[in-house]
Amino acid sequence: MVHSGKCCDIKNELRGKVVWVTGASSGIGEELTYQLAKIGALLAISARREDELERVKKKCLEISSLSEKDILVLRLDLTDRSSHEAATNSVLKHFGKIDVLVNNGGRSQRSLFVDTNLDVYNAIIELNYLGTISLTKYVLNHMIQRKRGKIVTVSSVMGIMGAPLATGYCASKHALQGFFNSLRTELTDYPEISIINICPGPVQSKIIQNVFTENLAKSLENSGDQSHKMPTDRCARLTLVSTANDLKEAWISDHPYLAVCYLWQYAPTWAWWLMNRMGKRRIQNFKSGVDADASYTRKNK
Ligand SMILES: NC(=O)c1ccc[n+]([C@@H]2O[C@H](COP(=O)([O-])OP(=O)(O)OC[C@H]3O[C@@H](n4cnc5c(N)ncnc54)[C@H](O)[C@@H]3O)[C@@H](O)[C@H]2O)c1
Repeated sequence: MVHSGKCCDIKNELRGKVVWVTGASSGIGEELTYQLAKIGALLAISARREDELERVKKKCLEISSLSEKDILVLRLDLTDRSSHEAATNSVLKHFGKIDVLVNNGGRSQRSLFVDTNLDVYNAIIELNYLGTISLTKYVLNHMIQRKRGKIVTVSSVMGIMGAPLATGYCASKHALQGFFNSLRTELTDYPEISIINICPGPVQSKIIQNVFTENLAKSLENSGDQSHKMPTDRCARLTLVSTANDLKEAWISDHPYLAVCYLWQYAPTWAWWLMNRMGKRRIQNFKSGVDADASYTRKNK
């Protein structure tokens, strides 16, 4: 984590703030929404399925002291870029401001490049990269007018390292890293606007059920057991700590992925050597029907 200065309490920092979370209907975004509700943030929650968002809202109202008007359900398709300005205006009309945008919605990939149709690469970039920066553009205009705000983007350790079965996903997350690290340098006149990149390793969520495969029409037959991954609530909690403290980049991961991140950053030759071994295993795991990251040591049954 890159940080200087004193540590802020997430409740003090985020209570009463207007936070817009994309991809709030499942996984990390859903859990972030619950934790934000509990600390008293005002919420705009977005994804494509309104009924799922209503379910999330209902639970927020049960577990927090927020009231009906404190949570705005806003259907949003990140790939429908022509709708992003109106969506931003809807949040502003409801709450009058946006303090924090959490760019969380996205999809991963499980397929080898040699097998994968180029349409899949187009779709991944449209969603994870262009959809994210499109929404950011409208929200940032508002933050620049106010001279304050936080843009939190859920990137990935795959935005730092490379891995087999995820060439398009890694490319989209590297694109986000490059984009937001550059955007930050364009905002030096706005010291109260923070650009925060969150890089989780494997986390329990619906990401594997929802992955892109080698063609757009095909979904993954068997997502495998996900219990070895970081619990969703831990990832969400550390994301909020990073947000409250304006960390420029946070790696939120268990080993061995965290160790690989460090190697990739500081000793890439070793990282490439290690990834050649882990990567082979990743492909074997995937082909044998267990989660690609199920284990890099044990033999598959
Ligand atoms: N779970 C992991 O292991 C992991 C690791 C690193 C990064 N991430 C990132 O975390 C973020 C959240 O993923 P998750 O793990 O919670 O997966 P998930 O599949 O459980 O949730 C993804 C969310 O994105 C939404 N979404 C998908 N396509 C959308 C679209 N076109 N428009 C609007 N919303 C859309 C889904 O509806 C859902 O709410 C993603 O950006 C993902 O890349 C996840």
